[in-house]
Amino acid sequence: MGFDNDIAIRVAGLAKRFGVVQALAGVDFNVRSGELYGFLGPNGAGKTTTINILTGLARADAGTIHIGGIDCSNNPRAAQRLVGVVPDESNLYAELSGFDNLCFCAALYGMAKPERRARALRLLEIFDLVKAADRKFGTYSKGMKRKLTIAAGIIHRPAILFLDEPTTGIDVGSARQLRRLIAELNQQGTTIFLTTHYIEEAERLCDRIAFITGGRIVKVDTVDNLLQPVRAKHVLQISLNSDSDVGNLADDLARAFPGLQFFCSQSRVIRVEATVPVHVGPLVRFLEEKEAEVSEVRKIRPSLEDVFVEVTGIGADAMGREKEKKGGGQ
Ligand SMILES: Nc1ncnc2c1ncn2[C@@H]1O[C@H](COP(=O)(O)OP(=O)(O)OP(=O)(O)O)[C@@H](O)[C@H]1O
Repeated sequence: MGFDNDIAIRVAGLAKRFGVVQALAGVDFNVRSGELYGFLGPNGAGKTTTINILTGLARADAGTIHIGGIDCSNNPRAAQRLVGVVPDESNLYAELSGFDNLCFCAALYGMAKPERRARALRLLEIFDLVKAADRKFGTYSKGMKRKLTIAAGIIHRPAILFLDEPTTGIDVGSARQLRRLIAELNQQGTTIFLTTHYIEEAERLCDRIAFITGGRIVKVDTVDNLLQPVRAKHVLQISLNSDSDVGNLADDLARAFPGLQFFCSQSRVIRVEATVPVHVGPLVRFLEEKEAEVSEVRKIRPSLEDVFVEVTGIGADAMGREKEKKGGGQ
């Protein structure tokens, strides 16, 4: 579905404060019609707050939102009719079956009875939930619950879908299946706004990604453009056998090979970065002269993770750890 100017979501100057916490500190972005747009950021970055405001669940202190060209402050209902929402925690009824939950949601959207049932059955098929159709939602696994919640979010065929952390807290297989379904929905024309803290997920799924941290967007671009600066880099990872002092070794290496950069992000591992191809032999010989035993040297293909860490200063491992504490993980 196309919108005026081909912009599905237009957000300007969005701000929100909770007591002393400035959850959003002036957020601006546009999502194009048909785009799969990702908000990538750590815990507390402001992702859910943004989705809640865009979907009418919370009020902004400042800023303007247009959805499908409709000003949400003038005509929130018309704007909300264009969207489907999949919250990070399901809003479906534990006591109702999967099928009844879908029919109930369809009724809320004003769909006629025969259409509700047909659409619910079709979605149960697409999401591979036919066998569980008559079971109570409360008995579903986490992955099944997430799938049914997404099915409920698209039951009325919205032009724009908001997905808050769609694969957090579910197993690897279900997460992969969901990503495929999300990509298919997008290919069929649904504009998708998705939040995630999984860098790889954003890289695989999104057309454009906004890095959000501390309530601000610090960078936004296509995956290709974001990767441009790191693609030119040559990166090696040198693993050592013994508990050598990698910090000192990295300093020694930096003095001996001034054209290269050395980092030690984990024990026993030295990362080498350069703008030209790196010759491994001299590095290994240098380390062995220092009595450090090299167990492996690997070429690393720089990824979006490197860009994210460089732009935000937030370690990719820290993103995962924070979320796992909350009960997530992939
Ligand atoms: N209802 C609320 N009351 C008080 N503070 C809140 C409330 N909702 C969010 N916050 C705070 O606003 C900031 C942004 O939170 P938000 O939930 O938007 O982050 P997030 O990026 O979605 O993180 P997460 O991945 O944990 O959901 C955080 O500091 C959070 O503690």
